[in-house]
Amino acid sequence: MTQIQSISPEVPANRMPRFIGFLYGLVAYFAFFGTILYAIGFVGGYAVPKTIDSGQESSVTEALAVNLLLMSLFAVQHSVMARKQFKEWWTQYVPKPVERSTYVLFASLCLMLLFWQWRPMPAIVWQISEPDVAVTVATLSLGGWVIVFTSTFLINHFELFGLHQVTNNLTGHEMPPPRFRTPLYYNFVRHPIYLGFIIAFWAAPTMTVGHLLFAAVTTAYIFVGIFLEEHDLVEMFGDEYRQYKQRVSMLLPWRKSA
Ligand SMILES: C[S@@+](CC[C@H](N)C(=O)[O-])C[C@H]1O[C@@H](n2cnc3c(N)ncnc32)[C@H](O)[C@@H]1O
Repeated sequence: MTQIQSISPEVPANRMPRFIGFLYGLVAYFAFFGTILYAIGFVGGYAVPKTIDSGQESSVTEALAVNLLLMSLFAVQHSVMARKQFKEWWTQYVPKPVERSTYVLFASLCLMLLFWQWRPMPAIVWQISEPDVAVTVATLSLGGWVIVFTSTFLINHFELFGLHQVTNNLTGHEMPPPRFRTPLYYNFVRHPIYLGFIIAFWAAPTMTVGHLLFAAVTTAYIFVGIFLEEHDLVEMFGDEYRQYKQRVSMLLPWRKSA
């Protein structure tokens, strides 16, 4: 008893908020994991109740307006909340260890809203009638998702989705400084996660107008995201990242871009 009191009077008082932070991080992590799994079915058009080509019918104008709004909401949330200046501002209100989990939770909520409110635009742009080719294209799309998932583990899955931060906080460890990594795919392209998304979204055996809109807007957004992310990466890692940019291409493994 005497021993416990002599360690530090702050420890018991800190334990509960740390544990709550950890639980919050778990909730955010599983919310995101569920959302991204749902996204596979949503985009691919299988296994989930509401896909990119199903749901409430509406006029083309309404569908276009609603869908663009939903994608813009996600884009703004994702870009603004990821910036250093924003993080510095809002960590005055949100505890630092749960900052990433909160970002992840907000991203999931934006995606859930998008899946729920997405208006189908069912006119067909292309349809592959040859069954073998259609299966190959659908498999390619799944391959894109595999690249996305494996890449997150290559650079640090648990840190990207906030679990590392809340676990370290729970156990009283400091977060290590960010490390520049170039494992496996990162030797061929600088942005394998984004490349995986592009493959997953465009490799569609049946491409509807709605799906095409989704693929085109998300691809455009990925380029904006890369621009912002690389600006931060150069700031963080300096010449190491500048040299990496010269050595490794952005998205296409067979063509080196600056
Ligand atoms: C959603 S991930 C996307 C990573 C990468 N753009 C990709 O497509 O694989 C974004 C986070 O990864 C970090 N990041 C990007 N490239 C990295 C690298 N080579 N090493 C370490 N962190 C990296 C960024 O700082 C950012 O926090």
